[in-house]
Amino acid sequence: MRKIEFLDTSLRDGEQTPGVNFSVQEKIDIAKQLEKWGISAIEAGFPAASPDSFLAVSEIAKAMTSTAVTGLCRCVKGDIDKASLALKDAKYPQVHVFIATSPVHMEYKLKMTPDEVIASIAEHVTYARSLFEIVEFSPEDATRTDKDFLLKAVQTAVDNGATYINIPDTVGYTTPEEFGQIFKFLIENVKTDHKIIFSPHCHDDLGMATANTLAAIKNGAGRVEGTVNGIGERAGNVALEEVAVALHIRKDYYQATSDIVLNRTKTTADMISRYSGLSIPKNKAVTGGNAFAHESGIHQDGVLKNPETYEIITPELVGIKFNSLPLGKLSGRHAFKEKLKELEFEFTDEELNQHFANFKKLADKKKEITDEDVRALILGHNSADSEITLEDVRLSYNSSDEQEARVSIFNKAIQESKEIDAKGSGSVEAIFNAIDNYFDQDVTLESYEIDAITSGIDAQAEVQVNVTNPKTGTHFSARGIDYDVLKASAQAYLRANAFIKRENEK
Ligand SMILES: CC(=O)SCCNC(=O)CCNC(=O)[C@H](O)C(C)(C)COP(=O)(O)OP(=O)(O)OC[C@H]1O[C@@H](n2cnc3c(N)ncnc32)[C@H](O)[C@@H]1OP(=O)(O)O
Ligand SMILES: CC(C)C(=O)C(=O)O
Repeated sequence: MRKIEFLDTSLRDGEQTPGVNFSVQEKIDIAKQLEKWGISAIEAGFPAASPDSFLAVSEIAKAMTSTAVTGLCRCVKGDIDKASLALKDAKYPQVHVFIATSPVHMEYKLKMTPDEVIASIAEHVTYARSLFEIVEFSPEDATRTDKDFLLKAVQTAVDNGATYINIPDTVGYTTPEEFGQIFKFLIENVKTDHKIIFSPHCHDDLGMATANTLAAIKNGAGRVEGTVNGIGERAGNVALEEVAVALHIRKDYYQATSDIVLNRTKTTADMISRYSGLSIPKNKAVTGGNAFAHESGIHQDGVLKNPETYEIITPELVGIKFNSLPLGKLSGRHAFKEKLKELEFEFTDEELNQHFANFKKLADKKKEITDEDVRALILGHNSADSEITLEDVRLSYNSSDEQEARVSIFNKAIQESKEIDAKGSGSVEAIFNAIDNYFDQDVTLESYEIDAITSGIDAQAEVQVNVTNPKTGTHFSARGIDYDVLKASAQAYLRANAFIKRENEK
């Protein structure tokens, strides 16, 4: 069996999702979880993109103990210098250099001839290799690149010291058969005197990212690149959890394994969902809420007789446990702590106390606290970036067509609690008006969605808001989770406003 390495780019390509902006602290939390999940290399950002990107890469470089850390660079010496500086404290540093090789990108975007692109690859891979032991090279838009030119570009990178060759399907254009053939062709034809590992980097524009990635593995790729939950530019990147589980379930076919700790998948997916503000679709493969639900009679009958009739993946495989330790309002701190450990959450004593207090409040309202409730409780109340937090929301009904909201907000930096009143034609509008008054900044609300996370009449509510910063045009999504739908709405809108405030202050 071959061992396939996993490179996670949730913090770089994943952050290119419209609306997703991780704070530096959130990125560090995610990187630590990715290390526990078994990721072998983390693309922590694009160090030359901004001071925050640089800071995140350098902090993650310091924090990782067993996982390699890399940063993306154009074929620009300044980008590679920044990466070298940001990664100087990494135990296992790598660098990722890219340039586009397709006719449309070379002519219109780069305004370079094919010969100039080849010269740039030689110059910048050599330069990267003078600063890093391990250099990855990507011919951007490889799948729309002439095959012989692609080979020439890759050969140039290899001749100048690249050890990882990443083949990006930048616009999600390829098909499994075609992509597999590209890997076969390159692996058979690239001449090298050192070991080269090839990897796919797939986007999901035509819904084929997972199939394309697996086709690359079948044809010799030794590493895969992707993101958790498939977040990323446009339709997103390949979802790594789908690749890891497919390799596990179909090892008979792929003859390959990975170091991914599969039963930490759910926790990892939840963390990305929480910090990106993007919920996991119910019908998503591997981690979706319906992934293990059987609705129709014939399926239920089959599963009752033998789960293998309709279940190829068990929930336990990906870390979904069905309440091995039930919690309720009489549960104590020890049981709660044990449950958090079981669900792979780690908190300081102070954070634990806060979550325990929230748990007790929820347990007073809800008969049974399921694992999903605990996850939702943590998702709803824990934000790595909680400088400004919601304390309370109260509503009074002035008349049949006007509501009044009183929202209490706490600012940790200045240790100040403020109450703001506002009116609106509905409860949510009154709450949002109060939050607008607090922040005193322009925000465009693009969408507002409510969902029930847990089941039953006493389910917790999840609210997602998408907003735009009119000053910069940047989109942000944020979520709020609470037993009370109005509090969940207030949390989500407050977090979205806090993002915009942070962006405007930069
Ligand atoms: C497919 C991908 O995911 S690629 C990665 C995408 N990620 C990002 O873009 C990260 C965020 N980007 C940024 O912060 C900025 O674009 C920066 C800091 C990288 C560059 O900013 P600027 O210098 O203002 O340039 P701008 O973004 O306007 O244009 C990009 C320039 O880089 C050039 N370029 C693009 N890719 C490459 C490359 N791989 N190698 C060399 N030059 C490149 C473009 O041709 C353009 O050059 P020009 O200014 O001579 O026309
Ligand atoms: C820079 C490369 C790897 C990329 O992100 C892409 O082409 O999608």
